[in-house]
Amino acid sequence: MRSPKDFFAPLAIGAPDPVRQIPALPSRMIHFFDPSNEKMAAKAPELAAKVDVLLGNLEDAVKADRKEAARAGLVRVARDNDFGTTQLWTRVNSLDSPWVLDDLVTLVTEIGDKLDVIMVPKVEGAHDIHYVDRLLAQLEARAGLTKPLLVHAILETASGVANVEEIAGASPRMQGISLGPADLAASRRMKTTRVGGGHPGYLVRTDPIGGELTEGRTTYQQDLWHYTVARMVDACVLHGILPYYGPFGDIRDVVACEDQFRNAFLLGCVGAWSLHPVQIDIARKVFSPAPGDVAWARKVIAAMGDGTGAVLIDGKMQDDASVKQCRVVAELADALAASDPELAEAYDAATKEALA
Ligand SMILES: CC(=O)SCCNC(=O)CCNC(=O)[C@H](O)C(C)(C)COP(=O)(O)OP(=O)(O)OC[C@H]1O[C@@H](n2cnc3c(N)ncnc32)[C@H](O)[C@@H]1OP(=O)(O)O
Ligand SMILES: CC(=O)C(=O)O
Ligand SMILES: [Mg+2]
Repeated sequence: MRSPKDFFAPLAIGAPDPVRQIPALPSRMIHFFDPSNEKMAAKAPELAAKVDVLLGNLEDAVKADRKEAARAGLVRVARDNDFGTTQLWTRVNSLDSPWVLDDLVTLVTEIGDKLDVIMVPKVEGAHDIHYVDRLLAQLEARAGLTKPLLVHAILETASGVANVEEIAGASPRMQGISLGPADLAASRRMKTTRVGGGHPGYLVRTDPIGGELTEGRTTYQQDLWHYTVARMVDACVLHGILPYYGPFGDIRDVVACEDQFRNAFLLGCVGAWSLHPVQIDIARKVFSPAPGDVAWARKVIAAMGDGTGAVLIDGKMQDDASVKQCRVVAELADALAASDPELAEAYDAATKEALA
């Protein structure tokens, strides 16, 4: 383990100083596109105007014989465009693959000044982050970069989940963690065949009444991902980084996608992945607090003054702990509204009504 005194020292001579705080920039949707697909890559500027994060994916979902084309496509997209406040991320190939070394060397050298975050798949423990951390520092120094690249880990192995706290705290570069339900299911030998979402067989059933075993017993489907998301959120908060739900593979089922995203939002996640344009607005809606909730939060904050003591508002007791929750919602709303005039207007209109 590195000494806390050395934690914020660059890992290579000439590399930029590590960041001391992870910027809480809007990242409600991390939109995946395949840079080897010329049609998709051509849409990058149009997509960038609609999303918080645009991510050029080089790993799974890119065919093995298109890996070089995807890497070169991402370099082209980054060089040919200025995406303004939209962040540009990439997901590189896994650390045991034949492509990852060239991914990192090429991307940092060619477009290191354009990239914000590098997503690393199948992270098993802190040792994987340490490897990437040092290599990035060497490449940044050689490329003369002045801003350090941040690292995002995908939680998609049983070992990664067991080590999630050490992964979250492995480097000052750690920006966040996403749940990777598809690979995680395979790694855990779960008997599912889906990319995220629930399963009708994972349920609880009400007790039998009067000895009747088969009739009148309601079942409730349970969330397969509750434990992992909750654990990931705690690990991220512990280390001051950001948690995300990952992909929802049933593109057609926009209703269940919204539910899965909302579960993650309510548990503390700041965003999710969008795999298809239809999921962009779902993520925007879910990961922006609802105007009614923002209005309520602002009303409680206004009524609570210095935030101590107890008051009754609309029949509900408020004290220090509830005002803290309200501040989380109100601060997120303010941060998102700062770059979204439509959202700002909706929040202000709902607040005016609530305070009238
Ligand atoms: C488990 C994991 O690792 S998840 C992460 C890895 N997976 C991915 O990144 C997948 C990303 N998404 C995709 O590749 C695609 O959405 C697919 C293959 C799932 C479906 O693509 P299609 O069969 O083309 O879907 P569909 O016909 O509905 O597409 C409609 C339009 O949206 C476009 N489109 C689809 N997905 C995307 C995307 N992610 N970004 C930009 N445009 C897209 C299509 O090119 C098509 O454009 P067109 O109307 O100009 O022809
Ligand atoms: C997100 C991802 O890579 C997975 O679910 O496997
Ligand atoms: Mg995966």
